[in-house]
Amino acid sequence: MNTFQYLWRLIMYRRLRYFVNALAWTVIYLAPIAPGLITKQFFDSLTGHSSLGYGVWGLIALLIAAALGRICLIIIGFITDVHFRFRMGMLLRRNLLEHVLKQPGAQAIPVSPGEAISHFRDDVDQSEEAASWSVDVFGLTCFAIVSGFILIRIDAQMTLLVFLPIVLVITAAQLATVRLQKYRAASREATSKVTGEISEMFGNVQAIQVAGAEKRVIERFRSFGDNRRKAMLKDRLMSELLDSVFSNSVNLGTGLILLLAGTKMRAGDFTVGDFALFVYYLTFVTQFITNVGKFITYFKQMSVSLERLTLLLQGASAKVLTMVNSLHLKQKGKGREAGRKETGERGLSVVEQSVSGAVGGMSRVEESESGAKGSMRRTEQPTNDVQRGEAALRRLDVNGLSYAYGDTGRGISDIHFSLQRGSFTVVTGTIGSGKTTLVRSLLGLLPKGEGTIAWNGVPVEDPGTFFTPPRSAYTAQVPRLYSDTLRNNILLGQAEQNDTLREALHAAVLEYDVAQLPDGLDTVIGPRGVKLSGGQAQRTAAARMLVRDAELYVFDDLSSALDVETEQKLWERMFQRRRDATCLVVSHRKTALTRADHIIVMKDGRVEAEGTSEELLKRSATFRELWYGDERKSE
Ligand SMILES: Nc1ncnc2c1ncn2[C@@H]1O[C@H](COP(=O)(O)OP(=O)(O)OP(=O)(O)O)[C@@H](O)[C@H]1O
Repeated sequence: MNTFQYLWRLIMYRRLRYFVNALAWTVIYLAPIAPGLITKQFFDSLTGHSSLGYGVWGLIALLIAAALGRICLIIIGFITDVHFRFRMGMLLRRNLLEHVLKQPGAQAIPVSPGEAISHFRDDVDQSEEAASWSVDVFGLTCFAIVSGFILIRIDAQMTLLVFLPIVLVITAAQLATVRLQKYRAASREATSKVTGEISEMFGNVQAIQVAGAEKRVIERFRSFGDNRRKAMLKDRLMSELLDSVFSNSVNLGTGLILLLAGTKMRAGDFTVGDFALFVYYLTFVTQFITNVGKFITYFKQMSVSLERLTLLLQGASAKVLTMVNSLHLKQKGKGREAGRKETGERGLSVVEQSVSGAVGGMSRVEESESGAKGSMRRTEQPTNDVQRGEAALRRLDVNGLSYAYGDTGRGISDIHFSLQRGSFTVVTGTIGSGKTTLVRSLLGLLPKGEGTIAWNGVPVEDPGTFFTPPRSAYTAQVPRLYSDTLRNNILLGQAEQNDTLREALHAAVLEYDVAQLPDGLDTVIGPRGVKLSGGQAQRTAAARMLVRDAELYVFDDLSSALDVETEQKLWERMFQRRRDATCLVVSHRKTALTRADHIIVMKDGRVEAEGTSEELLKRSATFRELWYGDERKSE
């Protein structure tokens, strides 16, 4: 999709609003024609040349009326413009966010969160700007044609002599906007680097302090800030320079009119009113050229924005950005409060999907393109088929699962295994052997690689949407916690039912910790859960998983921050609660390995050996190393 098509699709999204906006602004830009003509009559009436019989006060009244009329029109124009712009921006942000949330959890955005925020904010604003200015260009062109026609009828030679040099000066200045565009792109880039760095710093305060890297981090931040300052300065200087050329060209034009009009007036071919009309229209003609230039600049910047926004789509078509979608601006039927509540809940279910890396989504309800008419389309209904018993896990088969990271080429290759209902399977192996990649590929948290996955013998086409509660729940190696209460971190928008939360806390061995917290479950745990210990954070993530009943539980190295006794309790309680739970657990700890029905030993992205711990102790050197290594650690 090229920039023009992008602009066109944005306009077409709300074509009626665009048309009304264009109409409003065309009238606004044409409006000065009238005061120009009244001004001419006013000055002509002073010298006795006026053909209208309104008198001076009549003409002043007309001028005031024209000014008031224009003010009203401008207010209407701003209202139509804001409505149109808002919808365009919302559509872009909505579609972008929806696309990001649908991406495999582990690779949802290809840039840092700060940079992604900068794309969401600045590049969408830039796109809005270009679409909005296209309206002005149309209105101003209409004004230029009508005023040009009037002026040429008064004095064609004068019109050409005055306006041609101005057109040339401004066009030359416009060419310089290529440079401005370059500076603007550089300043945008520098700004997104600064935003990205801020989010990285805030996200890693602890790591920075532990490494004593405060000074180095600040220096790095300062260098980004310096780059941004330089880029912004160039951008600003160039913008101001061009603006001054544009505004001074009016003075230049007035001077030219004065020079030429003097001679013509002496000869009686040119009235004072004609002079006033030329000067009056001059400002608007200059504005026309300036604004056309601005639009061209915005259009070029829109290309840069389109490129940057497409980057976030990670290979998907840019058409995703302008896909027709409802913005849910109107609440039907219910009162305003009820509507707000409803939106809030829907918001939470989206958040939940976004962290489906951690817990998976609830049933996903999407409004179809005809959403405006209220038809709803369900894309995922895991609850129903599990409740009907059709999706109760009997057996999960993984065949030839492979995934390679684009940049390093590392990952996993040709993995085969099966999980039986109620089994406890442990994936173990050396550091970097591919354990996390294996579970992420299985759960669709990484883009689809090779191989097949079958749930009760039925192939799973889209693991990302399939492996969600109540089919499967997952705890990542590094739990993602939010600056909210412990309760909200566990429930993530799910309604609190009977004893489920209490049971999940007990199963995750978290009940004692909750009792110690100042506000219990209502304690706010700080950004990324910094107010919790590593073990508490991991058990919170486990409780989050256990509060959603699932057929398959996947734990990625849950036990790394737990002591042996707590881990033991956790497994015991989990099986007390759900005897038939099927578990896939990444671990190198004996507590998990001794409990395992089946162990998969990974090495260099492949399965090196598998079997029970007794078998593997005899057969696998890697396994022995892990086993005795763990023993040494616990001594
Ligand atoms: N996002 C990524 N991009 C590129 N390469 C990656 C990425 N994540 C992991 N890798 C590489 O893939 C290989 C497997 O990594 P993975 O995280 O699956 O190992 P692991 O066995 O879970 O390690 P650990 O025990 O440290 O958690 C490693 O060589 C790692 O360097």
